[in-house]
Amino acid sequence: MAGEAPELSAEERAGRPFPVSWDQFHRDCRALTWRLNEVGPFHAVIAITRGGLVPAAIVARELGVRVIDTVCIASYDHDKQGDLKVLKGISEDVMKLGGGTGKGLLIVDDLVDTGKTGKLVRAMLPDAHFATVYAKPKGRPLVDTFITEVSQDTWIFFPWDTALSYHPPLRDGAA
Ligand SMILES: O=P(O)(O)OC[C@H]1O[C@H](OP(=O)(O)OP(=O)(O)O)[C@H](O)[C@@H]1O
Ligand SMILES: O=c1[nH]c(=O)c2nc[nH]c2[nH]1
Ligand SMILES: [Mg+2]
Repeated sequence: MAGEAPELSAEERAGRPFPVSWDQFHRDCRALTWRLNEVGPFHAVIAITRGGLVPAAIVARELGVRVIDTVCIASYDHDKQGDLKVLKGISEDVMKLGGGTGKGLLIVDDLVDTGKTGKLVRAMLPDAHFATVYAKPKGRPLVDTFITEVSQDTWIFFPWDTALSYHPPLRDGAA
């Protein structure tokens, strides 16, 4: 409509795109596990769903941990963050394994951005170790171990959220 601002693409709204392939993600998860192996052993892995499920599976496999729990939190509608909703908490069994405070437990997520999700889970398990594959500066202080830091204006595109598509040549104006 005349006078209205043009609609922005997801990439324009979210700043610089940082696409991650399955191969790259697997390599980064393995690198994360190398670091975690120095910190453990861990009684259980807790994945922050849904994004934490994929790294948690890889990390748990590499560390030989077979007790895996989830804490289910929703906040983003694509790149817009709303109120955080805890849809499922940590199970009683796993809480007991961590002595009620999370000692010896490993929390895994794909990334920290603003840190709001991580802060909420840390409050549930203050003594747990919190690991993410990627970290943006605002959330970084909350994480104990991560692999790659990206700038705050970067949007990470994960392989489970994306698909291969045609990209126009540079000479036709592609970025
Ligand atoms: O540091 P924050 O600003 O809180 O953002 C980080 C969280 O956002 C994403 O999850 P999302 O809420 O999009 O849900 P999903 O994992 O189900 O995709 C991501 O997987 C982290 O859990
Ligand atoms: O796919 C995603 N990429 C991101 O950079 C991000 N930040 C918060 N939530 C996110 N989800
Ligand atoms: Mg998530």
